[in-house]
Amino acid sequence: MAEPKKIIIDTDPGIDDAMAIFLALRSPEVEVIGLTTIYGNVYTTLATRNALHLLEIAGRTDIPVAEGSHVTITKGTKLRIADFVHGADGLGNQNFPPPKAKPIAESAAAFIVQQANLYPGKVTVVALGPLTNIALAIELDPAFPKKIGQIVLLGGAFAVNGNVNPAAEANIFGDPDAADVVFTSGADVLAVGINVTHQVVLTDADRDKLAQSDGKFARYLCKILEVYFSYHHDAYSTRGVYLHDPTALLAAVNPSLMTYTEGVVRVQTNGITRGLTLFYNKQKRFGEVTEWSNKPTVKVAVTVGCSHRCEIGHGAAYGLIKYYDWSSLMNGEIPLMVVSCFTIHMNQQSRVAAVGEIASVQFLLQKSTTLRLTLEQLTC
Ligand SMILES: O=c1[nH]cnc2c1ncn2[C@@H]1O[C@H](CO)[C@@H](O)[C@H]1O
Repeated sequence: MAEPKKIIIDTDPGIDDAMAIFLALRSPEVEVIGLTTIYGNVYTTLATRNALHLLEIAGRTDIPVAEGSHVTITKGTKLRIADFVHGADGLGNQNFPPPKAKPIAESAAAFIVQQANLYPGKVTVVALGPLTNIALAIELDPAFPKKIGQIVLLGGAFAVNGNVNPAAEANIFGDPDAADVVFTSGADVLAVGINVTHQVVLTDADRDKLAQSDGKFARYLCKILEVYFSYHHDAYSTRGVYLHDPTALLAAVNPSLMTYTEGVVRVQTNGITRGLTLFYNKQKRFGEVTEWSNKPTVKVAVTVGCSHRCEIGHGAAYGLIKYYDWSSLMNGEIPLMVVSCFTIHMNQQSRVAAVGEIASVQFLLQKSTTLRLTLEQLTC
């Protein structure tokens, strides 16, 4: 197997952050070389505490945690914190005991720059919160965009409504100025917006399956997921939750799981559409210079699944994909054609690297069947 991809997860844990972090720690394709923290779902101090706590739960206190910014890139202190989505403690109101470990001395931005210099072109930053730390890294070292391997970010609502308001998605809304810096930095940026993460749902039924597992992660996640489910039931009337952060993480693990388009993204930084991500597809040559002219392009995910080059079925099949039939979705239903929330390896070893460690062979067979069915649907 190829050398695992080095990733730094910039995170604001966060229930779906916890899932993404566990998923990363259970995926042999990636090596988590650090967590960096940011405000968003909780304030930064609590994000650091939760990051340390999650590593403790996973038995991975060897991984360093670097604390990130407490303010936006423009030094704004009026932050929008989504505790109504994740609970006051960010982890489903479980009031876990404080972690024993402490963050390292370096700031998140300094740590990210340092690692990019240590392994030029080899580090992927998976940014799961507002993009302040990444923009600060670019400020610290203008060569950073060319030294970082890739920035996979969860953010934006491309051609769909946001989740903060009709214009803006939460992570971009959290620091639109930082987001605009990152999108126009010239780094290899891959953005996964809620237009795609809303395709990936953990249903009530999936959670029931998770609850049957004795796995350490499964038991932990079932506890913290309660609050996240009730928020989604109330806010969206869905019988399940959106897996925003795990989906972005999977894009970093295996980009071939999604289909992308490429163009220039600018972010609206003020007014009623503050936080809006506007993608220019480069199809029209405008007669005048625009705010999108001569800016570097980025990759933007347009859907889970891909029509031709899908690696699913080559021995390692990645789950966590639920594929909506968009025509039925228009009727207000949520018809899930694909159900699999786990990274499933369909080789002889019957190994499951699962978010929730639902690792019985029986389950594996069941899921593989679903996945094969799904593949046909995805590739037709
Ligand atoms: O309705 C919401 N408001 C604010 N934040 C949200 C909402 N739903 C999910 N998230 C959080 O923001 C990111 C995706 O935009 C995810 O990290 C998710 O946990």
